Amino acid sequence: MSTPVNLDTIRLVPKVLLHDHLDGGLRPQTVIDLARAAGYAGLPHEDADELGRWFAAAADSGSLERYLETFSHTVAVMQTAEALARVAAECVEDLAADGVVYAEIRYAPELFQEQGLTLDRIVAAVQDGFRDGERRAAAEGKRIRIGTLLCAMRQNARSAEIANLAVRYRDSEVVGFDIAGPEAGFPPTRNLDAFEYLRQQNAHFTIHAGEAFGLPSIWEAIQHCGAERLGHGVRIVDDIKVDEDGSVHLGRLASYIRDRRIPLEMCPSSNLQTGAAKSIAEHPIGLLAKLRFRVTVNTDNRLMSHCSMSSEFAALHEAFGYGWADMQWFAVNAMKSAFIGFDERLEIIDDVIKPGYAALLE
Ligand SMILES: O=c1[nH]cnc2c1ncn2[C@H]1C[C@H](O)[C@@H](CO)O1
Ligand SMILES: [Zn+2]
Repeated sequence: MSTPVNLDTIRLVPKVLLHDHLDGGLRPQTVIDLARAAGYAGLPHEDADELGRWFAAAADSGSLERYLETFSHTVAVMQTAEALARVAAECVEDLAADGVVYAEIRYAPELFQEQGLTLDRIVAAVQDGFRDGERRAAAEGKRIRIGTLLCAMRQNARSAEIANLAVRYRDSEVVGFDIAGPEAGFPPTRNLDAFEYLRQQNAHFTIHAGEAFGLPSIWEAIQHCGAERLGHGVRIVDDIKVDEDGSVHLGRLASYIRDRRIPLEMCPSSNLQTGAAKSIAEHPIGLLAKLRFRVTVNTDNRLMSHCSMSSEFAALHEAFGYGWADMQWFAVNAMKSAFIGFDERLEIIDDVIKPGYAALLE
């Protein structure tokens, strides 16, 4: 008899996460503890359950700009090395408990300098926290590896500096770079010098594109900036036409992205909140997966979007009927698209992912 697909069983299979923001994944109780320690009086609630609900409701705003406003609270309580290390370690524990075996976690170091931390101190504190979290997970019998992506914020002008930081820490598990923040009005081409530098250094980067803004943003990210992956990329459906008889026509950009196997870091729940999709059932992930784009499933912000990798898959199972074979396909897609070395990716696919699904697929 096949194992039923539900939240509890999904939590047990190996999952791979490429798009998750450190400052979007704090435990509500940790936000409260850190706010007290920092003397931050701006939280809307002092009770963890109420605060968790507040984040999800406030982020459920219909616009990326308003979604991003909720980060002022998490960023405010992450201004010391101790706070950053705690948040990083707990992030790893939470992902491991959810059955994630490999994750790339991203954050913008430039946001954590309000009390004078240097960029190097920030990166060192977060890396210490991640290693600590990996050890704690291992002590619980859970194997998980974390790679870090450093983000520069679109609205600031520090991308060259942050790209340089990412390259300097590439041998300490910083595996890549990203551009985040409000999309409209801040095209990725404002950061061309950073992308050029990264390419010269043989370094990896992804770009948030095609979330709040459409095809021009995706086109710039891929063809001007040279992004290897797309953060979200949902609006690529604007370049796909499905006729009434079901025949499908891809435009040149959509064809290019599918032909080149460019990974799409899709985050369904987050997209509902920012207005990039109306419902999970209508989310472009269904069409894109059917057309065999290199689709991956991600959380974006577990606190604001009130989700986990398992809850995202449970919602997709409900909407599209995805089963274990589909989940393995998503996990392998994500692992193929990770920014660590080919041999390391292959090892996780062969030694962790495939054995994890084998019994379910018999
Ligand atoms: O989905 C997103 N789009 C653009 N920017 C985002 C998204 N989620 C989080 N961010 C921003 C807010 C964080 O402070 C920053 C770095 O993690 O990235
Ligand atoms: Zn994001």
